[in-house]
Amino acid sequence: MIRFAAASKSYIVDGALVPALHPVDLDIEQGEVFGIIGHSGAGKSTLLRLVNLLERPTAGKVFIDGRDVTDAQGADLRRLRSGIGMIFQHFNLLASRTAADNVAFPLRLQGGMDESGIAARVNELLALVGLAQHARKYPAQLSGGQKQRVGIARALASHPSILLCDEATSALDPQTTASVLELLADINRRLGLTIVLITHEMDVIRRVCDRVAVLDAGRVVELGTVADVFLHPRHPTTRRFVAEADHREGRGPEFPGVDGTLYRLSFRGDATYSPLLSRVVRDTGVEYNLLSGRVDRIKDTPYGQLTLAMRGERLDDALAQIRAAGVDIEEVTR
Ligand SMILES: Nc1ncnc2c1ncn2[C@@H]1O[C@H](COP(=O)(O)OP(=O)(O)OP(=O)(O)O)[C@@H](O)[C@H]1O
Repeated sequence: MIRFAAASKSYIVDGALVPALHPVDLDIEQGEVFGIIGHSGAGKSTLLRLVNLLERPTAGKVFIDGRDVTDAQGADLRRLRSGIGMIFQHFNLLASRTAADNVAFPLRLQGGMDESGIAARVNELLALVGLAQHARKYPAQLSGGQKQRVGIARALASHPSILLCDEATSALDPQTTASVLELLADINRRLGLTIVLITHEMDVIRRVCDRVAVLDAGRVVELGTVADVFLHPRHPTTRRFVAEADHREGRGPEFPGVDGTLYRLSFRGDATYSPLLSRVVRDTGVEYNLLSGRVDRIKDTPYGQLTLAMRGERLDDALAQIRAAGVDIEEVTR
């Protein structure tokens, strides 16, 4: 487990201390995929870099598996970092080395393995990320997605228990992003390692994360399971991220001329595909107008969100029946 205990960070700019991260208390559980989302300058990289001590907290502490690592130095620091892999937005590969040599690099650096052991481990890693056929290519001969796969293989070389992802898909097109996120989810399932990723895209969080923290101006302003945060965003910053992911405007919907009260219904899991609405309409005689809708997945769980205008004498009864089926209902103000 990774624990931030009132960990804060200020940088010295023009002789003055400028806070980048206000004290953060946060636990990231072993084996989860944890997302940190925020706008540029929110403090995401700073928080991520506190985990492997690329940045040291100005105050507070960082614990890994119960051990206070805040002041780790020398051999302790090297041991800590060899248990934490990291991948980057621009891959950070060595241009003059093949894919295989890039993956071998940390193993050679760390020492203790002979060349045949290194070659076997490199082959295993390249196969894991789907690049067995590309071992002898140089970075310039690889696509962005392939380069990031090399980055992932290199990050996993020393059997880390934590993988840090610094905007790992921001330089990739949507289809390549999807395949790299699928690979990260697969690695998390197969190897059970903890993944912490930072991003400014809610869609990345929705596809791969279990929990998410929303950072705004150096503070965690919202924290929870992705389903809760995505379906019921509370903080204005979170609402804007979710609205962007839904391809809708950040403001409330305006439906002039539509009669009735507006409700947003959020279905999760099996409820997403049940014919609930038609049954409730038949039973209660309420009428509804479907104004917008979306059915998608949050990681492996299907969800649906519908915005409806509803009216009828037995509206309260209809809403109670919908709630009883496990569907969340929020009234939407116009
Ligand atoms: N080395 C540094 N020296 C001074 N200020 C810094 C340094 N690194 C970061 N900052 C400042 O700290 C704040 C948080 O930066 P950080 O890079 O953590 O944000 P971020 O959310 O990762 O942003 P981005 O998405 O643009 O990378 C910003 O105001 C930034 O200018």
